[in-house]
Amino acid sequence: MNEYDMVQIRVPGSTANLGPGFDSLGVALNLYLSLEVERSESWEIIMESEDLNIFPTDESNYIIQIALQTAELFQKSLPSCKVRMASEIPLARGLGSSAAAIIAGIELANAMGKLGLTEDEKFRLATEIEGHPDNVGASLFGGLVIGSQMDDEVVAIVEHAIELEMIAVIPKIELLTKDSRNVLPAQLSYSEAVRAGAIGNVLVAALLKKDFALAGKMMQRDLYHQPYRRKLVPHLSEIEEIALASGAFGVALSGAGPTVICFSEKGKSEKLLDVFQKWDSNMNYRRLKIDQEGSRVKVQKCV
Ligand SMILES: Nc1ncnc2c1ncn2[C@@H]1O[C@H](COP(=O)(O)OP(=O)(O)OP(=O)(O)O)[C@@H](O)[C@H]1O
Ligand SMILES: N[C@@H](CCO)C(=O)O
Repeated sequence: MNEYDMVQIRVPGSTANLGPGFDSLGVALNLYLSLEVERSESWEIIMESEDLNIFPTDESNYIIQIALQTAELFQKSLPSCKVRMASEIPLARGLGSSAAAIIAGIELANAMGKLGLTEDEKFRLATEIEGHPDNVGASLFGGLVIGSQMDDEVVAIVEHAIELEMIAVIPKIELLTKDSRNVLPAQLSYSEAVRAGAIGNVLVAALLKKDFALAGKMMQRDLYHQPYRRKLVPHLSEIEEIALASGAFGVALSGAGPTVICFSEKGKSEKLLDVFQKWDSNMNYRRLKIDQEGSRVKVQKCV
């Protein structure tokens, strides 16, 4: 009987920015993009989640394109594969679906093309493709990621010792990152940049020291992106008010929006979810935890 390898790839979604950590902070979430990959005569993608049915089922699929480009970059060729794909990450809602897709493509190339990439190589490549390290860092490493990209140097600190709960308030409409980035100013004044940086510094320090009340206060003071994006997400102010009055310590636009993410300490999110469910039945709600594992690849021998 012939034995063959089945590669299972699981990549978490993420929330980026946490307010003032624009393009730098990411937190991995327990919402997953999953792939099962095996060699086949031609590329064939089988979608196992309804949301994914809008995407191509051949090698023009974004994830396969990322995989083929990755293999080419390292002068390797990829065998064609059959890929079963499922996702719990809502698309274009600010929960890192594109970053998870990029990491999945890189992991697919690494496993099927035997590239032997280091975590740093995967991170640098994913950051180059996505344009910023926040979501891809969280999807790759799990936990809280504090990253920076300058020219071709990408660095990150990863913290796995923070446990938080979150309620994601997810509108039914999509907001593409490129549209949400179009409303941002081309420049900030020197004094505003200094203030914005200081607020971000205090946010990171407060999170690492587990001073969550201070972290939440800093989330409200973001000067980088939320003031400009508020007009695209009119629900943000009301959600902030409700969440802060009902036990959340902080509220932020998740990535580029439109999802709003409400942070609470461990064991305190159930009440928050109750309050929201009574508030607006037109939103979707997810009670989430931090994924501490990041992207995971398993090879299974099949007969
Ligand atoms: N599983 C997937 N397969 C193919 N393409 C995908 C997949 N997941 C995401 N994408 C692509 O990424 C796009 C969404 O990316 P976008 O950056 O706008 O939002 P997001 O990543 O969900 O949110 P954010 O970047 O704010 O966290 C989709 O419209 C699609 O083009
Ligand atoms: N930092 C990015 C995350 C979404 O890709 C943004 O806010 O535009």
